[in-house]
Amino acid sequence: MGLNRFFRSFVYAAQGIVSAVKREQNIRFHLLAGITVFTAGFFTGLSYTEWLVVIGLVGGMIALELVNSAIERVVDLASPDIHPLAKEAKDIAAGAVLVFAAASAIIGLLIFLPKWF
Ligand SMILES: Nc1ncnc2c1ncn2[C@@H]1O[C@H](COP(=O)(O)OP(=O)(O)OP(=O)(O)O)[C@@H](O)[C@H]1O
Repeated sequence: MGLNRFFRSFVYAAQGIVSAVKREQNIRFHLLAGITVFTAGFFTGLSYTEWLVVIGLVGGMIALELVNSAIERVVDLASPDIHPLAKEAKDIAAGAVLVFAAASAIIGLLIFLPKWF
């Protein structure tokens, strides 16, 4: 892959992120949550390992939301009409986001709560 092509793939990825942030309220929410967690981590004082975990969870959460948005678009394209499989695909993708969000929230509480109380 040439450098030009490599750079272009970055531009396409950035365009994807921008369009998802513009259209998806959930992604904006998770971005705000991520900024809040980073700010809280900065003022609370986290260890190197805790920062690795927090960055991994916030990045993973936003990446998963982006994949979920991509799946929603592909489903809408493939099945503009109501179809049980379209519902299943969207609901499973949303379920994946929920599982990761719940695990992230629990891990976040386990990291932050002992430092606060
Ligand atoms: N083509 C479809 N066929 C059947 N069920 C669908 C279809 N599109 C969405 N649904 C279902 O309708 C419910 C509401 O979905 P949701 O609120 O996410 O709307 P959406 O149209 O999928 O999303 P968005 O508003 O972000 O485009 C979900 O259970 C979803 O799976």
